[in-house]
Amino acid sequence: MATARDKKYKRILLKLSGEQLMGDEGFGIDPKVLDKMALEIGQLVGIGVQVGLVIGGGNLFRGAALSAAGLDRVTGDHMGMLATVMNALAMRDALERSNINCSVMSAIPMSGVVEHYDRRKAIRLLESGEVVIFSAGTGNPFFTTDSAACLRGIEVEADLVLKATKVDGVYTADPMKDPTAVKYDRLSFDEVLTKKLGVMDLTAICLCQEQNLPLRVFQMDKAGALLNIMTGGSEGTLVEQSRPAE
Ligand SMILES: Nc1ncnc2c1ncn2[C@@H]1O[C@H](COP(=O)(O)OP(=O)(O)O)[C@@H](O)[C@H]1O
Ligand SMILES: O=c1ccn([C@@H]2O[C@H](COP(=O)(O)OP(=O)(O)O)[C@@H](O)[C@H]2O)c(=O)[nH]1
Repeated sequence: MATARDKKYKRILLKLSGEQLMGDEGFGIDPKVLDKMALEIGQLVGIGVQVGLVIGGGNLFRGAALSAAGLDRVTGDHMGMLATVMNALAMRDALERSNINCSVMSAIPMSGVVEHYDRRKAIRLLESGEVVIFSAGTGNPFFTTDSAACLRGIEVEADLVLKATKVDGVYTADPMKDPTAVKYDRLSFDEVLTKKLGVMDLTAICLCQEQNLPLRVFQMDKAGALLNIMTGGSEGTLVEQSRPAE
């Protein structure tokens, strides 16, 4: 069993997509999925890893999709950001039911519901062992929660950003569309940008590159994958400043 001595990272920022919360349903939140995630996150807390969380809102609303359906884009993005707050509340509930201390902060002030994002307070909470969920993305339209995850990861001085996704890493092409796509174990930020590998938006990649914050893309569905990464396992794909010679 992994112990605190085995952990390779002190503080991480984990990005979960909203779609992951809906399980097999087409929309909304599946409490069973939340409980499974809480269990995985609890394992990290158990070995003393400080966990910041950013959750997307794609299971409820996405600004671009609302805009394509005729809504004003900025209004749609505001709805998308509010959706991330709902997901954050549901995740806090699941974590607390598993006896994991958790706070939710929002980039958009929402007095009486969640506290406003405060970087110094977030760091203090992380240091005390609480999971901190950063909701409402960056607080600005035209951004994504992938960018919010990298931004908050940089701000709270995380050692690693983890993007949990449906596929088990970064491939030469979208593996959902191209069955011949080949998975990378490691990549440099430059390679992701020049090859336009679409697993994460480019703003997010640029932020991590500029601030030299490594990023790992992995499959959340795989039980134990998160804990394995924390103890040095090579799940998914690691993206960092330069790829060592193979
Ligand atoms: N080169 C690539 N490598 C891996 N995944 C890719 C790539 N290009 C596109 N994708 C797609 O990007 C998706 C991840 O992006 P995102 O929209 O954030 O989805 P998710 O909801 O899984 O987080 C993957 O599920 C995959 O289908
Ligand atoms: O900083 C941000 C983060 C998110 N969003 C909006 O919130 C939606 C949900 O976030 P995202 O699409 O990143 O969620 P995910 O795909 O990870 O579930 C986005 O589509 C945007 O409309 C935004 O406007 N600014």
